Amino acid sequence: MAETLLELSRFKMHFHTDKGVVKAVDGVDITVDEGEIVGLVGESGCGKSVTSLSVMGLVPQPPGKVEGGSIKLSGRDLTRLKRKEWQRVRGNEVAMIFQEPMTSLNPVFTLGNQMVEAIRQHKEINKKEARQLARETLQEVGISRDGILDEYPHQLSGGMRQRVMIAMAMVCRPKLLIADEPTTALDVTIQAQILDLMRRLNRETNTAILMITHDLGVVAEMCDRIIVMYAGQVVEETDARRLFRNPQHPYTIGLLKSIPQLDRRLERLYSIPGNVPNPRQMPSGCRFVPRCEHALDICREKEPPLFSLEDGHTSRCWLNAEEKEEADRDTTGNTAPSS
Ligand SMILES: Nc1ncnc2c1ncn2[C@@H]1O[C@H](COP(=O)(O)OP(=O)(O)OP(=O)(O)O)[C@@H](O)[C@H]1O
Repeated sequence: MAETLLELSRFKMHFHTDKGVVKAVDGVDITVDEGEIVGLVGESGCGKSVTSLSVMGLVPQPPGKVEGGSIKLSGRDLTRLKRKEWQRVRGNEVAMIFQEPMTSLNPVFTLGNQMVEAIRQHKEINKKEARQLARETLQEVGISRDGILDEYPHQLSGGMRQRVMIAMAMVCRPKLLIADEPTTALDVTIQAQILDLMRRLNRETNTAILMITHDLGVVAEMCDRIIVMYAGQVVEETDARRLFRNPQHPYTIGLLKSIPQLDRRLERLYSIPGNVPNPRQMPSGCRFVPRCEHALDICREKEPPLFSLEDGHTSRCWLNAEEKEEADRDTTGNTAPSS
C-alpha cells in the first residue's frame, strides 16, 4: 500500500485583518498518498488556495497565522521550517503550478534563462548542463521545437506556457505537485491535453498531484479521491466514483446539480442558493445552514463533526448522523448513539 506523503492535521490558517479575523482554513484534515491524485474542490473563497499555498509556505505571515495543527510532508512538519529550509523543500519536494502561467513567467527573459536559473537554484550543475536538462524536460512535456529556449513567454500559446510551467515544476522530480486551477484559463481541447500530460507524468514519475479546482468535470477525469471544502472546512471526502454516484453532503449535491447536462434541457441552470458566508462572520452551527434545503434544528445549533460512513467516505452533515442511527437501529433493533 502507498505511504502517506502529505498530511494536514487539524490545520488552521487565519488572517488577522483590520476588519476582523478571516478563518480561511479552519481545522482541515487532508492526506495525499505517494503517487495519488487528489482533487480539492469548492466554490470561490472556500479556502482551497490558502490551503495549497500553506503547503508551499507561500502565505504571507502576517497577516496570515498558523493558528493550529500541522502540515507533514514525508513525516516532517512544514509549519516549523525556517526560511532557508523552505527553499530546499520548494521545487525539490513539492512544486506548484498556477492558473495563469504568465504571472509566474518573467516576460523580459527567455525561457532558457528562466529555466536554467530555476534549475540551478536546486541542482549544483553548470549552465550548459542545466540548459540540456531544460531541453530534456521540455521534451518530456511535449515541446521539442528548435530554438524554444531562446523564445520569450509571449511567443508561446497559453497551452504551451502551461506545459513550460509543468516542465519547470517537474524538473527536480518533486514528490508532490500542487496544481491550482491549471486548466481554467485554457480552451477545452488544450485543457484535455494538459490533463493528459499531468496524468502521464503522474504515472511515469509517481509524483502525487493535489489538484485544486472548482471544475467537477476536471476532478471526475483526473482524481482518485476528492475532498470538498466549504467555508474553510472539509465537508465531504470520498473516492471519485462514489462522490459522483452517492454524494452525501447537501453542498456536494448542490455542486453536482450545478453541472450543466447535455441531455437535459432546463429553463434555468441550477445554482446553490445564497453565497459563501462572510469568513469574518460564520453562521452558528453548520456553516452551510443558511443555504441548505434540508436543515434540521440541530444544524442551526451545533457544528457537525465529520461523520465516517462506509469505506473512508466522510461527510460533515447532521443528516448523516440521523441516517446512521436509523441504520444501526434497523440492524440491532436498538437505538445506537450517533458517532
Ligand atoms: N492575504 C489575505 N488576507 C485576508 N484574507 C485573505 C487573504 N488571502 C485569502 N484571504 C481570504 O481567505 C478566504 C479563502 O480564500 P482562498 O483564496 O483560499 O479561496 P479559494 O477557495 O481558493 O477561492 P478561489 O477559487 O477564488 O481562488 C477568502 O475569504 C479570502 O478572502
